[in-house]
Formats: sequence, C-alpha cells, structure tokens
Amino acid sequence: MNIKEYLKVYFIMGSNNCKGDPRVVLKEAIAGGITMFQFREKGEGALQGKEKYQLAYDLQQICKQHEVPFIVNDDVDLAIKLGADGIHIGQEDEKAYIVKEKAPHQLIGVSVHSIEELQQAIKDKADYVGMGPVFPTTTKTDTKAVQGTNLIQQARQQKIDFPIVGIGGITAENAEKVIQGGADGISIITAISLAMSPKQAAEQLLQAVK
Ligand SMILES: Cc1ncsc1CCOP(=O)(O)O
Ligand SMILES: C=C1C=NC(C(F)(F)F)=NC1=N
Ligand SMILES: [Mg+2]
Repeated sequence: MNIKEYLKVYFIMGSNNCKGDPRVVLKEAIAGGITMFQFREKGEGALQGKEKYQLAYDLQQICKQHEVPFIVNDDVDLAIKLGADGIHIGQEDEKAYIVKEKAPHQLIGVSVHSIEELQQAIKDKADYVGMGPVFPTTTKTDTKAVQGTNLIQQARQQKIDFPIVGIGGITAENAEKVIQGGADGISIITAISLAMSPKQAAEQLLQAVK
C-alpha cells in the first residue's frame, strides 16, 4: 500500500477518547477496515510515563497483528523507542526535518494550517499532512478556525498533489465532502472511538470514502 491508501480511513485515539478499553475499540476499528492508526494520548486524563508506554505498546502489538501502520502523535522519543511506523507532529512540536533526521525510516506526518506550512512540510520531507478542522469538533479544544475543505481545495488548485488527510468533526454523513474537496483520506477520532459499534462505524466511513 502507498501512503495515500494508508490515509483512506485514518483512526486516531487515546485512552481519554473512549469509554471502554482502548484495546477493544482498536480491535473493533481494525475489524471494520481502518487503514492506519495514530496513538494520540493527549488532553485531560491522558496517561503519562509507564502507563502511557504500556498502552502504546499494547496498541502497537494489535496493529502489528493486523498489519495496520502504527503512528505516534507528538511524542517523538516514544515513537523511536517503540520503532513505530511513523510520527505525527504539529507546528509547535519538534521541527519535521529534525524528526526526519532522528527517525529516517519512519513516516512523518505534519499538521498544517496554511499553504506556507504545507510547502515547508514538503521541504522537510514529510510523508503526509493533516488539514483541519474541516468541521466543528469538541475533541480537540484548542483548534484553529473551522475551515471546511477550503485549504485542501486551495492546495489542489495550486496543483499540489501531496498526500493530504482531512481532520475534524468527520462522520459517515460528511466524509464524502472531504474527499470531494480533494483530500486523499479522512482521519477520525470520536465518530469511531465513541460509536456503539466502532467496527460498524469504521465500515460506514470506509464505504463513504470509496
Ligand atoms: C486532533 C484534531 N486536530 C484538528 S481537529 C482534531 C480532533 C478530531 O477529532 P474528531 O474526529 O472527534 O472531531
Ligand atoms: C492534530 C492532528 C492533525 N492531523 C492529524 C492527521 F490526521 F494524522 F494528519 N493528526 C493530528 N493529531
Ligand atoms: Mg502536536
């Protein structure tokens, strides 16, 4: 699979995004067909230290069993320690070119909010970028303004064919709009992590982006 296929239904979760056991939620999401997973342990109630490492290790094992790429958000050292398949960083995290030097064989994803930040990520040899929030979300409390797919469309109008995944408030109902806006895939937290059936939610999201 290439990166654009991995980005199709990109599930992101931390222990505080789900009511039950994140291991069970991840197994269900994988059964429903998610194409990549990001461990994002952040915000109130987020685990730290040994507990965080242990959960990351367990979720990585589940991904390995099903050959789903395992990405770590923010925590570059944890990603390297685990030998994760990739690392996702925001503008306020370590610079992408430094992360690339530290972890040359791992995928690098960058959150971008402008064409300039997108161009910089490309220069820094990132593998994909996340753009959003495309729709309103309460999952991340300090998001930038809701942008729809404007920035994604802007990039495509400028003939930038780089791998882009949309994020923020995405559900099976609005997922198609994100792809029509030019994204290669969708990334989701609560539409899967809080679903009655994460498996069914993942299946429906996969259908919506086909
Ligand atoms: C991490 C992040 N970055 C922009 S919005 C967001 C949260 C997305 O969560 P949800 O899919 O539940 O809206
Ligand atoms: C803040 C984020 C923005 N985008 C993404 C991704 F979807 F992976 F690109 N992940 C994040 N944690
Ligand atoms: Mg970050």
